[in-house]
Amino acid sequence: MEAFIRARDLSVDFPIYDNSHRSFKKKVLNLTTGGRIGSDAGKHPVVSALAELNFDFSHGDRVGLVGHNGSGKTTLLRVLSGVYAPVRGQLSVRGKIASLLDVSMGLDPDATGFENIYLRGIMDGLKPALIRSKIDEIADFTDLGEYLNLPVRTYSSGMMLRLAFAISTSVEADILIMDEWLSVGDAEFSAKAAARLDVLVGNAAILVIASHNPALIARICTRKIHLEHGRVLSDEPVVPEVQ
Ligand SMILES: Nc1ncnc2c1ncn2[C@@H]1O[C@H](COP(=O)(O)OP(=O)(O)OP(=O)(O)O)[C@@H](O)[C@H]1O
Repeated sequence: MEAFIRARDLSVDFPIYDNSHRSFKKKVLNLTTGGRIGSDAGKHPVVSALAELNFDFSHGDRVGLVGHNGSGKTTLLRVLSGVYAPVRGQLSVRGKIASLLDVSMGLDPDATGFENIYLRGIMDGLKPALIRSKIDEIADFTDLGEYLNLPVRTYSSGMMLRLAFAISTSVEADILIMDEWLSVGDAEFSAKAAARLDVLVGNAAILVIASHNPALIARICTRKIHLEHGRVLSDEPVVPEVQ
């Protein structure tokens, strides 16, 4: 099965229900950041976060999304992850998607580390036997030892991120969605985490990552899409750097 993502005239608007919308529109019209401001049929201001995007991502594509603040990168990643539905246009996806947009989301603070690993597996639709087979690997990776038997609310923020990262990166996915390169933990853990991410990215058929870091895009991407005010400004191959 070849993974793909196909968008046709894909658009996302955010209506803004605000009494002071007239002055609001005037103030934001001249900004260089953000999506374009228009208005809907009821004359409410609407931010056009993504406007009529057309693209095809296919097996092997490593797509870097770049663009100014508010150009639509995160909105596009959320649409691809299924968090937002397009307001107009079509999105077709073939392949299992793993989204690393908010790795801590869904952790239950009152459940132990082990229970959270199990719960996330259930939420991801994995069979209990498969989850059990993954638990040891995930637990080992976190280096949290006995803490995994304690409720997550007793963890430091770094410990919580270790657990969330280890769980979220234990998936097998055809399509990987990321907002910037995930960096978690102290120096030692973050080196381990980078190596784990490299493997995950290497195994994914398609990667879509938004980043403000040109060196990262040059290192891991094969294609760069530049968004501006929710539209595609350019879509070009990334030429590998000569060492
Ligand atoms: N939930 C929301 N409600 C209203 N407007 C939104 C919402 N989310 C995003 N927007 C608007 O949509 C536009 C695109 O935002 P988005 O977060 O996709 O940009 P971005 O390219 O990821 O920016 P950054 O580089 O700052 O992360 C912006 O104008 C933003 O104000």
